[in-house]
Amino acid sequence: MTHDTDVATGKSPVAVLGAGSWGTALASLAARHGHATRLWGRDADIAEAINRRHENSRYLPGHELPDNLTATTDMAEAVEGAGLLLIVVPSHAFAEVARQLAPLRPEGVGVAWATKGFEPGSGRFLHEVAADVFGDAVPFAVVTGPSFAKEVVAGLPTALTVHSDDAGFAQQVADTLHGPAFRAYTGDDMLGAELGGAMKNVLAVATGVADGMDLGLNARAGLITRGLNEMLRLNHAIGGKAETLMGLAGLGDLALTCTGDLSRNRRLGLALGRGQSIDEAVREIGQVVESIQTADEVMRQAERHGIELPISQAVQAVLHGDITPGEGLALLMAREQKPEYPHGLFEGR
Ligand SMILES: NC(=O)C1=CN([C@@H]2O[C@H](COP(=O)(O)OP(=O)(O)OC[C@H]3O[C@@H](n4cnc5c(N)ncnc54)[C@H](OP(=O)(O)O)[C@@H]3O)[C@@H](O)[C@H]2O)C=CC1
Ligand SMILES: O=C(CO)COP(=O)(O)O
Repeated sequence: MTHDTDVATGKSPVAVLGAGSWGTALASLAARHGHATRLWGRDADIAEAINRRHENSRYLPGHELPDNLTATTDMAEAVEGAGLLLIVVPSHAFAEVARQLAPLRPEGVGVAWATKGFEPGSGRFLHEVAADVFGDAVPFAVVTGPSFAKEVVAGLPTALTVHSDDAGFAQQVADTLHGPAFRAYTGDDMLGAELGGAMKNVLAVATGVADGMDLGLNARAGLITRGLNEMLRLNHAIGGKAETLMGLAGLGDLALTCTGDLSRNRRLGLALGRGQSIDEAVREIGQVVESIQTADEVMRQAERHGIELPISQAVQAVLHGDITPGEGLALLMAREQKPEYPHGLFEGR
């Protein structure tokens, strides 16, 4: 390996690619755990604010960042000597940033990402995009689970999970993030982990819409449970493990995002349910709202596997303006009556 190790701490530097709210929060976590951490972003003003004032004033205002976290707009500088590379840009920028990173990657160093979603347009899973860009021999890992950036940067207790085909690399990533206020678990199901992180964003829009329409707490709990069912069905079809979706990467993140008002996907749903336009809602949120593209890619996957996902489909139609939230509700309520599990818990259409 060609990465550096700090003689005093024995810890290697970490490079985080993506200086939005989640990239900054994860970089701050690694830095707090003793890793000299370099954050790459494309905005020079943000990099300067982090270096001079230890604050990402655009994405996480009011939170003081550690001194050993520095920022740069030069990706080569961020990556040089790093022992871990962590991509944290929105899914639409994942392939572009991975392609920029590939020629700069120090030899033998693995690539992890905390992006949630698919490659827009192709619907490819991000581990497929990564294998295409970096080659099959590079260790990959996905970092996912219920984790609002604002709570992590504030040091509030959080648990998430790191999935990889390479157990040693999953452990390295988990060790970097694990600390007094942060539990990092490991697993070996990248497929299920990526699916859970992507689908929960779409389902959070559904509960947001229902809450925005004041449909009550029964409706919210029904949507979360039947939403989990949609995740399990598609996961079974694509070959992910059911336990992944019953854990932090699935149920955990679904519960957080469907109920927590810090969620941007839930806030989009709330706005739509109250009659706001999608453009207005996205402008007010002012950050990435992954469900807008993910809904199409989830439905593309569902069609490919012949799986029915009524809630996700209704969200997609509302996001496209094909139906109103009220029409979406009417469609879901008018579906035929049937057994809760016609084909068992983890199967069926
Ligand atoms: N925020 C959270 O709590 C969590 C987020 N995530 C996931 O992390 C990912 C990133 O989200 P998050 O940080 O919250 O998003 P934000 O909206 O907070 O920030 C997005 C960041 O991505 C940068 N970016 C956008 N396009 C490009 C590009 N083409 N090249 C380089 N940088 C780009 C933006 O740069 P610029 O400012 O220049 O536009 C900005 O720094 C998403 O997939 C999200 O689902 C996962 C768990 C928690
Ligand atoms: O993924 C998240 C929490 O785990 C963040 O959710 P939002 O993107 O909806 O804000």
